[in-house]
Amino acid sequence: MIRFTDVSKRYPGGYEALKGVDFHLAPGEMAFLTGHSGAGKSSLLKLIALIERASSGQVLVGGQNLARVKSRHIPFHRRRIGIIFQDHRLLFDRTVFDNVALPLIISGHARREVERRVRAALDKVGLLDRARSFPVTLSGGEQQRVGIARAVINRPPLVLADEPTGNLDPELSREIMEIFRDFNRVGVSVLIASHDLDLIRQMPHRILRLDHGRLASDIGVTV
Ligand SMILES: Nc1ncnc2c1ncn2[C@@H]1O[C@H](COP(=O)(O)OP(=O)(O)OP(=O)(O)O)[C@@H](O)[C@H]1O
Repeated sequence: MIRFTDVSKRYPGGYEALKGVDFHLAPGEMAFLTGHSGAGKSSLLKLIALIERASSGQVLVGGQNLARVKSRHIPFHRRRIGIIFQDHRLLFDRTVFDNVALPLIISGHARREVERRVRAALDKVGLLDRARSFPVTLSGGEQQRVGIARAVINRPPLVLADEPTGNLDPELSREIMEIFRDFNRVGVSVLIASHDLDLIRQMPHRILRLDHGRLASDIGVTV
């Protein structure tokens, strides 16, 4: 699903955020990406989503060499990826339903299909009864779940999450991780950047650790 071959990322100004990174995430695999602040976790996810481009090396996503994706085709690339940020980026002047529906409306789905899929996605994250609420009336954990529902509404084969539990207490963090595991159980590939080692060590998934831009360790499935 994702293959990095000797990938480096140097930002304008010269800072090298990723250095010679090699790894492969198989279709249907779930893994965590960890490392100290500034280790390069977000940079790695940004390369996969084509928010940034690699300076050297090769990034393949779903068999496609991202160096060959033209700028005007980036939106199509992103539609195949569900991206979840720590600060969920919800629209606060729209209801929960409308926030989740947005990607479907943009891609031109019929109203009835939108209704059906939004309800299913909200049910999946346990928020069906909050569909008509505005995000400001929800807790941080609930807002994050709305962000997850929105990210997966297009049924992407790959989900990327950047510190999805950053502001949440341990109990809520575990609940969020369980939602990702549920997606993974139905075949979605999942890559989650997180510095919460206590939490991710409890999960039976591979852990990739970055250290100053290098892949320092890659610990496989333990269960
Ligand atoms: N657009 C940019 N321009 C220049 N340098 C950048 C840019 N984005 C990130 N960096 C630098 O690259 C390094 C890696 O940043 P990155 O955000 O990938 O790390 P991270 O592991 O996600 O950190 P954190 O856990 O703090 O979010 C940092 O030193 C950062 O300052």
